[in-house]
Amino acid sequence: MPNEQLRRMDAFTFPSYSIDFATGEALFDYALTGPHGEQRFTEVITLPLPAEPVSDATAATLNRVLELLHVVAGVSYYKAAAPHRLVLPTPLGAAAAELVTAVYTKGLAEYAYRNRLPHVLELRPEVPAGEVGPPRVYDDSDRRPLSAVGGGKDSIVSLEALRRAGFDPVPFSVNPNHVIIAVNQASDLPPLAARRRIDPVLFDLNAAGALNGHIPVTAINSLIAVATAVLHGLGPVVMSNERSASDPNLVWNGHEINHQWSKGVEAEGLLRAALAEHAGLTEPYFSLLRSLSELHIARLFAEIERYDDVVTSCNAAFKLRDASERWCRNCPKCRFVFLAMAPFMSRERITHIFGGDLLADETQVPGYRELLGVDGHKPFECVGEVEESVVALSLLAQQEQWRDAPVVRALVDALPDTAWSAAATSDVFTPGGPNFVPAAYAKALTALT
Ligand SMILES: CC(=O)N[C@H]1[C@@H](OP(=O)(O)OP(=O)(O)OC[C@H]2O[C@@H](n3ccc(=O)[nH]c3=O)[C@H](O)[C@@H]2O)O[C@H](CO)[C@@H](O)[C@@H]1O[C@H](C)C(=O)N[C@@H](C)C(=O)N[C@@H](CCC(=O)O)C(=O)O
Ligand SMILES: Nc1ncnc2c1ncn2[C@@H]1O[C@H](COP(=O)(O)OP(=O)(O)OP(=O)(O)O)[C@@H](O)[C@H]1O
Repeated sequence: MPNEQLRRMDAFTFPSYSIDFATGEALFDYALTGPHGEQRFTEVITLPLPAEPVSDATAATLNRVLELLHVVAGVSYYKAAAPHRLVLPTPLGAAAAELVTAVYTKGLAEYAYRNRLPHVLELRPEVPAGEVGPPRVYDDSDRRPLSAVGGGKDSIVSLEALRRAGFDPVPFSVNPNHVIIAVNQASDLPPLAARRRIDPVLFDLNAAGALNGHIPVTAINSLIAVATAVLHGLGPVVMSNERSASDPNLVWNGHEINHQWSKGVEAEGLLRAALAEHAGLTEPYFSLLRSLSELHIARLFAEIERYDDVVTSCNAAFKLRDASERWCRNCPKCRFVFLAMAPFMSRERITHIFGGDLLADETQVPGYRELLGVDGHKPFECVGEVEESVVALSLLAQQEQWRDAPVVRALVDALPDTAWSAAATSDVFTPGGPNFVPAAYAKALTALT
């Protein structure tokens, strides 16, 4: 479909979805429609099937979760044209409608900002009139948790915390690549996996110049995880989203632009409320690491050595095409995670984990200056706050093994005195901020320390 036609699309709709309980395959249909025709898409999500046949009650709860997933996963296709109308397929309650609105506005905020599409930030879905029948109540709170594994340090910390506190977690991933498979193997815990296939038509449209950009992928992965937990009679989905994920990168046209919006605490609360209202789940989903800074999580990670050969936080390793093998060692996330881990482990160990020493490489200095707030704004990546980077640097500057590393020296010289005094009074190692961790799980993190 030519690009001009795509740009004249005026509505995004959700024609149908279905699930085949013999295969676990769910089909989600979408359409961009306009005066000159429509562009259809189908996303395929294959859930792992349990050994036992699926009961009617489970199927009913699962269908409610899939109704939410159908609408949320539409963001990937909506963004090819950004029409002004978002026409939902079925009536929704207030909490579910609020989640959908936020996913398409706040979740697409970086995309709207980069493409200069302010109307996306004001989008309001058209919700068909009608009552939503009450869901069956599914009390999952005391069942085994499903622990989402993304291959990086954060989900490893959660998995180990849950295991050591006796919660018997089930590792779960969407489209596990070789990194995630290796992390699961290192854990020695039998994992579950779901498959997600984005309609290849989207990639053709992208290649032809369709609108494109970042999407709130964690909201999609989270709902796939919840669907899997329901199907397998498991308990809450445990995420590893940290405190700083809630902080925006910048403000544009009066709206906060946050690359990590769907990892933030607002998204967590909206998802929990929508799942309770629409699917009757009493304890569907929470982030165990919510009250911790990235630096604090890095310190906890340093206590765990069994994943050193496999842990990979670099996003380049998770691209759908042309992925890097492990750490690319030249992106904001690699730089930040190296800086955050370095104070808590030997130089030899961290060099082994990353396959190189970033603080010995002076070409990294400009990137580190951004992380430290000396130049530009917080990069559009999953990196911690400027304050966390400054605290990490101040810890390195006090250590013999690091203080003469070329990058450490250059950065120490670049920082103003005020930054050091802020670092000295920082609360980055004090858990804080709102969280949804259930009381029974609150002790899990202490199992690591
Ligand atoms: C791996 C990665 O960082 N990808 C981002 C990158 O996309 P790229 O084209 O370089 O590679 P692919 O990920 O293979 O994507 C190919 C195209 O497919 C589109 N797409 C992908 C997944 C999806 O669910 N829907 C899609 O439409 C994508 O837009 C590409 O056109 O740049 C993109 C544009 O900025 C990003 O959107 C890609 O991000 C992925 C969706 C992704 O999985 N990223 C996570 C590693 C990530 O950024 N996580 C955030 C949390 C964000 C959140 O709110 O959930 C984080 O960790 O901070
Ligand atoms: N493929 C995936 N399947 C399931 N959950 C995922 C997947 N990728 C990421 N997640 C989850 O999404 C959340 C955010 O991912 P993120 O990449 O920030 O975390 P991570 O991989 O655990 O750690 P790091 O921040 O070090 O990369 C985490 O809870 C993570 O477990």
